[in-house]
Amino acid sequence: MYDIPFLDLPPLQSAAGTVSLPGSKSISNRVLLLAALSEGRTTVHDLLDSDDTQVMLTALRTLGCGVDAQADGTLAITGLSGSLPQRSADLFLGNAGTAMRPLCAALALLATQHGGQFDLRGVPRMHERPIGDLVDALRQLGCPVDYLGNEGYPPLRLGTGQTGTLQLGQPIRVRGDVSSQFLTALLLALPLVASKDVVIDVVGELISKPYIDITLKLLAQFGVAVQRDGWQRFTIPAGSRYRSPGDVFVEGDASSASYFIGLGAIASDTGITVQGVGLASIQGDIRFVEAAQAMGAQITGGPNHLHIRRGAWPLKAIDLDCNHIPDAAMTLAVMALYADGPTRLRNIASWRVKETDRIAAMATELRKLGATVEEGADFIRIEPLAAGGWKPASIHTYDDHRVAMCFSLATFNPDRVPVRIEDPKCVAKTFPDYFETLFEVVTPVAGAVPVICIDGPTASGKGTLGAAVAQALGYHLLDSGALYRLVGLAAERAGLSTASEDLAHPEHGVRMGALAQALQVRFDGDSIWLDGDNVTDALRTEAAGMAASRVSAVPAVRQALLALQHGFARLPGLVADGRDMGTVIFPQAPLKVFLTASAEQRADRRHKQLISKGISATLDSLLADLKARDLRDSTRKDAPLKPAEDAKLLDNSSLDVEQSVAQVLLWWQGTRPFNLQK
Ligand SMILES: Nc1ncnc2c1ncn2[C@@H]1O[C@H](COP(=O)(O)OP(=O)(O)O)[C@@H](O)[C@H]1O
Ligand SMILES: Nc1ccn([C@H]2C[C@H](O)[C@@H](COP(=O)(O)OP(=O)(O)O)O2)c(=O)n1
Repeated sequence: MYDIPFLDLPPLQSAAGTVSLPGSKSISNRVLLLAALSEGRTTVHDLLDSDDTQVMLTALRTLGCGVDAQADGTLAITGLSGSLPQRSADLFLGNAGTAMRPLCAALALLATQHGGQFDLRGVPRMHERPIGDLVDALRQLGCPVDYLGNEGYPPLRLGTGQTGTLQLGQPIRVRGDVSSQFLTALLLALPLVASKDVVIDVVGELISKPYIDITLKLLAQFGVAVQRDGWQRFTIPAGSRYRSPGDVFVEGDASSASYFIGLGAIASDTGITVQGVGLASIQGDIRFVEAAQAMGAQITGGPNHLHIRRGAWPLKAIDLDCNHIPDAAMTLAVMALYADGPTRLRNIASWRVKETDRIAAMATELRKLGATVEEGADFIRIEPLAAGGWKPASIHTYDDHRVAMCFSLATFNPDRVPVRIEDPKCVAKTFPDYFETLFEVVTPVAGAVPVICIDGPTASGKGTLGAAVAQALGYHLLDSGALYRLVGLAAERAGLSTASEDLAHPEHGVRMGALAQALQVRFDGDSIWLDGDNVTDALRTEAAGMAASRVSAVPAVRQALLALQHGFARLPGLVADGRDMGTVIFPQAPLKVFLTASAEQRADRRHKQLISKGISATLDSLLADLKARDLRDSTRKDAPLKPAEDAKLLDNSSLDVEQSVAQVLLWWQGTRPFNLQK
């Protein structure tokens, strides 16, 4: 997951490969609640690990449920079997509608039946998401529910601590035209108290019917067969009881599949395979497949996979009632930019009460890209963007995972402009590794992966600065000096001399080049492995630095390490530190920094650094070594240490690390084309 303020996506050109989807959020949270309410122990396979499932699990633990993570990655839930071991609790449910609504209904009924009191709250946005229709239904049932903030919205207090009588004789009326989650909540909760047949009547046209279908299918799996008359009346039979089915498998998230279906439709001639969800999925959003086909995608699939290829290009514009795929339909709004005419997505009023007002959010952000967009109470109309019309945009994501994910598809624009995704970690709600997964199956436009070069003499702080800048931007890091250090170490191990006079012999240089070419090295986080040995500490000694400086003057060694270094330039970007990053290895880099500090300062820093690691050293010998190294590195014939012509000079003698990092990030922002309007 990218836990950084923004993630810049370079322009992309094509996609191919296979992705595995995380578990469905809707199924995960329903299964967790059903397992918690059941008799017996349920083993849940392929559960989604995300913010929304975490808040549900925390709530269930607080309520006294057994929740045990198993060694095989499954989760064992020991159900409450209709009892209520904890009679009161204050539950924080984040921004998870799939936790707030069903827990509200279940706990209101249990609190009334057993005499309990529960407070439910969430993040500020959760307190703006309506819940009044569900509360009205619960009050009809005789459940005491109080609003602790604004009327009609969480936070809520359920129950009084006293038992009460439930009114189950009359049909319970609930509105179905704002959110289907209210009906789902009642359907999940009422089997707990169905001493007689309990009837639910839906008032208004029920939206998002496929989600009700998921609820009914999962209820059946847990032993409760609800009778359905059309989409207006649902009856929970007297004596219904939740029983664990033992093992439950959570399907991959069909809404998450939409980004990769869109990706295949836009950018894959060979195809994208999506694993974890198939054409017969119980999730309504699987019908996004039909919408994508209508736009021109070629899609085939089996029970547990989909395969998507680009068909029509440009995509075909559509005019679609999206009531059946409210969440996935946001992806269509970005695909519409690549269509052959205006696309209209209708019947999407529910977008306005989701994680954010999604109609307003999509319209605002699509306009930033240059699109002409019309929005209404329950529709959005998007005109395609022609080549020449795309603007580099910084996409605000409104703490809404779907906004962040769907706008990644704007990176295939013909104008080759990058797209900035603000607050990329909001994808943690349903797909924490979304961007990592995307990067595995896309190919950037040639030369588009951004590189920041940091060159300079020893102990100027390149490594420290480079690591901090890479961290801030979510970029990869190349410590090119480590490669030369590795060559020095490998030579020593192979019994090859690294003395300058030996290296000056052409045959010895060739041998050294061959050794560099055959280097068996693995970078694993902060650790570096050579031929299966962890050499991280051995590389950092002064002796290794000196040997590196000597072998680095051999042209065959530099040549051998060229391709290896270029290979580090991977999505989403690279920070490379060394001596010739800006001059030789990445001459096209948009930002090159040449970092210096006085020799005395640098010797002092290195001294402190070594002492802190328990390595003894004297300041005088360090200063002498450092000057010798500076001289050799900057006077050698091949790729000498010197600033690139377009490098920014940064003397950090009187700057601390944070100040240096801030300066480089400021320079970096200056090279980015984003219009930073909100
Ligand atoms: N701007 C700075 N001000 C003070 N100390 C710094 C600064 N940058 C780095 N250092 C310290 O100097 C030492 C050497 O830095 P390092 O990043 O290893 O240098 P290099 O990679 O250029 O050899 C480290 O202990 C680091 O914390
Ligand atoms: N891009 C590079 C990086 C390092 N070298 C050589 C020259 C340096 O003295 C050695 C060791 O580099 P390294 O960056 O690890 O050394 P410091 O951390 O700056 O002390 O390798 C190089 O020639 N080209």
